[in-house]
Amino acid sequence: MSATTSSPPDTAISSRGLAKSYRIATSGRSHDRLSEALVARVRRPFHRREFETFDALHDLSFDIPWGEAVGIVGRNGAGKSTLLKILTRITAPSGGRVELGGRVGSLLEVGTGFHPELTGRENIYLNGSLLGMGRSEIKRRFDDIVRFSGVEKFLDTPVKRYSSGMYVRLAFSVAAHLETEILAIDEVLAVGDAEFQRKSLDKMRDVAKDGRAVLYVSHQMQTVTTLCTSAMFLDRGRLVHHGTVDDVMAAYRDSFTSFRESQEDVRRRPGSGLIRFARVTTPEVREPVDDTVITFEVGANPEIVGKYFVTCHVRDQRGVIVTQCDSRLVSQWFDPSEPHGGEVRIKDLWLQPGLYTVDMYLCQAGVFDEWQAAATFEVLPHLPYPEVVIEDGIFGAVLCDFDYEAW
Ligand SMILES: Nc1ncnc2c1ncn2[C@@H]1O[C@H](COP(=O)(O)OP(=O)(O)OP(=O)(O)O)[C@@H](O)[C@H]1O
Repeated sequence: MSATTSSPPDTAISSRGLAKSYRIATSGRSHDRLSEALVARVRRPFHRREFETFDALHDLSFDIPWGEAVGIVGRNGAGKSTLLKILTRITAPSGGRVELGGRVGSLLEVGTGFHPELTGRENIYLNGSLLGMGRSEIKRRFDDIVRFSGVEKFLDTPVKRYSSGMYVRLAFSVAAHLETEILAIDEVLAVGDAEFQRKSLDKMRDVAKDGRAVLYVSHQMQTVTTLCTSAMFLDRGRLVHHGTVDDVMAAYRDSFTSFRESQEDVRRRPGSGLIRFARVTTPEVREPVDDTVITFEVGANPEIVGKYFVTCHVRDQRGVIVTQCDSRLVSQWFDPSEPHGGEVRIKDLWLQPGLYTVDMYLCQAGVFDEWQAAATFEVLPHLPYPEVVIEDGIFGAVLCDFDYEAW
């Protein structure tokens, strides 16, 4: 049950049966009646809290050779960050064993790795010494770190005053230039600007070419495809696929498709079902600056009294809602006695490259139909970004047009 450093000749990381469980406090068994709660209290007077175990990683076994840049993909909560935290010894595994063929430099979530009260300069030295480097060794790399990060002017400012972009630039630069044998990067890079992202991907590629090993967690399939030489797909804590980038990406895409297909069956969808969506579509592939256009068709039910409204959530791969629209905001209510076809058009919503899902809801006082992942689309990288025009200080206003036509 450990993460140890040894030096297997041709393996950077070797994992066998790796597992991680978290103990989560629950409020205890719930009681429907006050009398039940009182009886339980009398029977177990000193009982305070109950815990349950949650398995974030199950039985992960894999080998990563030197010179590989491995992309780690998976849905929200799949266990990607937990795996990186074990490899960087931020957290200990609860079972199994990992052998590391060298030191691990890392960039995990913003907020880990740097001491907020210390300046940029002090944090560079602190990180180096935590990796067992002497002062002169760190000094030799200092100028490269600072030049790459572009935060020269703020070197003597405590990092707690840095913007998230500055923080990530310096943290990445430290991790990449301290020349550890293994580099573990969580997708915080998405915080940086496009130019810095490109520079960082080039740097990671150089690290792998140099014969070291890179682990890169990302939701952006395109960057994994560009950077990585192999990939792993985690699904609910299990390693379901480890192989070529193309194979893993195909499996990852299929997982979205199978969830989407399961929701096409109306019996699996929440909601009263008094009225349901018949169809929801959106263009499958698009560029960051394109309008988001979702078309839908709704069936009819003359027995419903009163009108209904439509809402729509667009989620990124982490499950975070990046935008939502509600027909009530534009005073649109619909008559259920006849079928409807409509369109939701979201303008000026610039999206990061990646996969997105669209959830659609038909509601009145309650929900008639809740169709999760009713449609999915992929935003392709579009570099260089077009010039941004700022008019009267207003930038990127999100406009939402509900534009309905009867069938
Ligand atoms: N300290 C913790 N205590 C309890 N549960 C935790 C803890 N850290 C993570 N988890 C749970 O473990 C699971 C895996 O989390 P993890 O952050 O590794 O997933 P992830 O694949 O990195 O997700 P995301 O893409 O959202 O970053 C999640 O269900 C999460 O809620």
